[in-house]
Order: sequence, then structure tokens, then C-alpha cells
Amino acid sequence: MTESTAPRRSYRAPDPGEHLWGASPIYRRTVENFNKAVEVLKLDANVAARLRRPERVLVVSVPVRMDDGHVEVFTGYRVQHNDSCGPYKGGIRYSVDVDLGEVCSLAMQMTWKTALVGLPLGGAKGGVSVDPRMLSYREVQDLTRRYTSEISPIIGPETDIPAPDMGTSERHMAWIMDTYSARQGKLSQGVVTGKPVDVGGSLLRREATGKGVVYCIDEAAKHLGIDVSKTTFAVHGFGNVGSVAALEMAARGAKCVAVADVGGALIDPRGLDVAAIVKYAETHNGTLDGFADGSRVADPLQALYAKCDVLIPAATGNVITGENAHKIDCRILAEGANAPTMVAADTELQNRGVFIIPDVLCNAGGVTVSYFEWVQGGMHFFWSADEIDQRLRSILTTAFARMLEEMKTSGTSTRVAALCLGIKRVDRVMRARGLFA
Ligand SMILES: NC(=O)C1=CN([C@@H]2O[C@H](COP(=O)(O)OP(=O)(O)OC[C@H]3O[C@@H](n4cnc5c(N)ncnc54)[C@H](OP(=O)(O)O)[C@@H]3O)[C@@H](O)[C@H]2O)C=CC1
Ligand SMILES: O=C(O)CCC(=O)C(=O)O
Repeated sequence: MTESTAPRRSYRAPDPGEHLWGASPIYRRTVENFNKAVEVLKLDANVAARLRRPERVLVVSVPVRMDDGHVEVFTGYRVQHNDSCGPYKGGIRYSVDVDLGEVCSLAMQMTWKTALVGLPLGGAKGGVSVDPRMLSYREVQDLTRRYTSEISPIIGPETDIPAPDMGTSERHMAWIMDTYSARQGKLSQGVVTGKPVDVGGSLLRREATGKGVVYCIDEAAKHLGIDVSKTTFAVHGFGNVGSVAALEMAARGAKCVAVADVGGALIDPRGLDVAAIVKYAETHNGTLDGFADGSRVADPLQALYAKCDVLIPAATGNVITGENAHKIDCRILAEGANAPTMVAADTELQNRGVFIIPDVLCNAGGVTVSYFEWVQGGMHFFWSADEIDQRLRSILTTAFARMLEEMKTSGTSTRVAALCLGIKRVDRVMRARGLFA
């Protein structure tokens, strides 16, 4: 047989990622936004090809003996997108919507987020496909401990540091720390952030994301010449992020016209009592069902359509779509949630002059105080709430100003400008390390 001199058509078989995460519509949309920034930056094609894919993907089976005696096997994920700037960092989500595409997409977002606000951290995300509300306390603890054991080979205080996200909270982080420490045979508080203060957590981590959202709203309002105390606002999602953001807005004198949780929306153009709603949720297992004031409608999306100055999506992703964008009636869209706005809606809202504070900046307060927690834990010296608050505000305000500057120089949107800043830093670091030189 004679050897062919014709060039090979491809160096490799079709990308296996295409079948795993690349085919996911959520992942494709994240890459679409990344590609816009790549074009603006004229990023080297080799670097872009590397950054389009996660560095490591782990899929685990998580068996849990349920209270009725049968064993349910859940699917869990930990995806490490990039650790050029520091250890992988990102939350763990419990939701029925969790799949590999979503986790890969959120992990990539974490890389741009940590880089944008200048943290010495990379990007990762984890999750389990489960509706945590269907599980008993014991079942959810067992699930968390078994998931932790399964991902333990790739997490650690200097490698990959999980934190809370939708469906998880301080108590899950305490279980993760305890399980990981037991496996190591020594206390390892630095393996997670977002822990209860009593077990090495930081003051203000619980409030950090919601506070950060409102610090960004303050900056946007200043930029647009709006007085926050005279604004109306609506919040979609009333958990960790949404409830704190609502309290912060109310503390500035802004009027809350709508809030929603998974069970529906509460709407009142005359104004809702945010403190009373928070208290109600706290004493009713997190739900707003049965709260007396305002009209309660079954569809939570109605909160997004309320006429307001500031709209804060703070629940799940992909809620503002090409189909419903025309119903959004706000001046500032503050993305507390990760990826709430789909690409078609993003374009439409920008064309209508809505000022969008993109998720990678707007909700970066959480990971920023997670970083503070990691640093404080390493030093065994803890800062006061005031110190943390000032540092948080300063980091977000600086990043906001840099985003405006980038918008001006690149002539692009807030979202692409924020992504450009994050991507540029990762590119710089990768080159400094001799990659793609
Ligand atoms: N926690 C953090 O530090 C950070 C969170 N984020 C992002 O913020 C968002 C919210 O996270 P977090 O507050 O921690 O999550 P929580 O689990 O604390 O709260 C989620 C809230 O959203 C509601 N919700 C869930 N699904 C829907 C739905 N389909 N429609 C309306 N409301 C819904 C929940 O209602 P119910 O309680 O009734 O189920 C709950 O009120 C997520 O996108 C997350 O990725 C971003 C950065 C950091
Ligand atoms: O606090 C962290 O480390 C990560 C929070 C997170 O998951 C996010 O910002 O989306």
C-alpha cells in the first residue's frame, strides 16, 4: 500500500465535548457571548479555542438511602473551567434543572467573574440534579456528604473551593467542610467558603451577593443621574440574593412593587413591606405563599413584567427571553441571578436603552466575600463587618468604573465590556505563564 501524501483532513475525531456539554443550548449561549468579546478583543484564536472548553469535568453518581428505605441515585457535577489566575472557585447548585451544559456554562462565567474583579482565583461550578425541597433534612445531608466524597479527589483549599449557590446555603457548606476534613484526617476549613461564621465563615458572606447587587445599582444610578431613593424596584427570586437586595433597596428608600419566589409573584404598585415579607419567608420555610399584602399571582414571571425603575432577577437563569423581552419595563436591569437574560433579549433590551448590569459584575459580591473568607481563614484573623463591607464596595465600584471605561474604548455593551475585562486578564496571565507564547 502506498502512503498517501494528501494532508489529513482532521487531527482528531469529532469533539467529544459536542456530545457532552457543547450541544447544550445554555452552553452555546454562554459561548455566543464569549465569542462577541473574542471579536472585540481580537483574541488569539488558539487562546479562544482553549477558553471555550472547561479544563476538567467530573460527573458523579450520588446514591442516597431515602427515608422510605429505597436508594435513589442522583447525578452530580463539578466542572473546572480555568485556574490560570488561582484555584478554581464557584458555587454548588441543587436544582432539577442542573445538567452538564448548565454547570459548564456557569463554570466559564465564574472564570470571567473572578478575573473581572481582580481576585486571585479561577472559575468552577458544581451541582446536583435534585429538587432539594422534596428531600428531608437527613436525606439532603446524606446527599451533600456523599456528593462531597465523590468530588473530593478534585477539590481542596489550594485547588478548588466550592461555595453556596441556588438551593444550597451555609449549612451545606458546613457539611462539605466536615466530610472533606474527615476524609483528610484533619480540619480543612479552607475547602469551602460561605460557611457559618461559627465554623470559620466570614461576616457578611451571606449578605454579600445581595449587597453587591445594590452597590452596582448605586453606581448605575449615579451614571444615569437617577436618585435610588426615588426608584421603584421588582425582584424575581426571594432567596439569599433577592431578599438581601430587596432589603438594601428598601433601606435606601426605594419602593418595592413586586417580588416572586417559585410559587408565584406578589405585586403591589403602591409598595410592598420588604421587611415583613422577609420575616414571613423566614418563618414559613422560605415560601411567600399566604403572605397577606399585595395581590398574589401564580406565575412568578409576572414580577419581571412589573413596571419599575430597577428590575432584579435573582432566581434561575434564562428567564428573560426573546419572547418576553417586550414585557420588561425597567430602566436598570441588575442581574443578581446568573445568566437570567438570553442573547436575543439582551439585544432587544439594549436597543431600548435599558442599562444592563451584567451578572459577572452584578453578582460578584458573593465570590468577593468568599475570597475574603478564604484569606481570613488562612490568616486565622477575622475582619470586622465594616472592613469587609468597605473592601467589597471598593472592589465592585472599581470594577464598575472599569466596565464603563471599556465600554467607551471598545464601543460595546456593558455585558461584552465586562466579559472583555475578565477575558483580557486571563489571556494576560496565560501568556505570562508561557502558554500560547
Ligand atoms: N448565593 C450566592 O452567593 C450567589 C448566587 N448567585 C445567583 O443568584 C441566583 C439566586 O441564588 P440564591 O439566592 O443563592 O438562591 P436561593 O436558593 O437562596 O433562592 C432562590 C430563590 O429563587 C426562587 N426560585 C427558584 N426557581 C424559581 C423560578 N422558576 N421562578 C421564580 N423564583 C424561583 C426560590 O423560590 P423558593 O424558595 O420558593 O424555591 C428562591 O426564592 C442564582 O442564579 C445564583 O446562581 C450568584 C452569585 C452568588
Ligand atoms: O462564592 C463563591 O465562591 C461563588 C459564588 C457563585 O457561585 C457565583 O458567583 O455564581
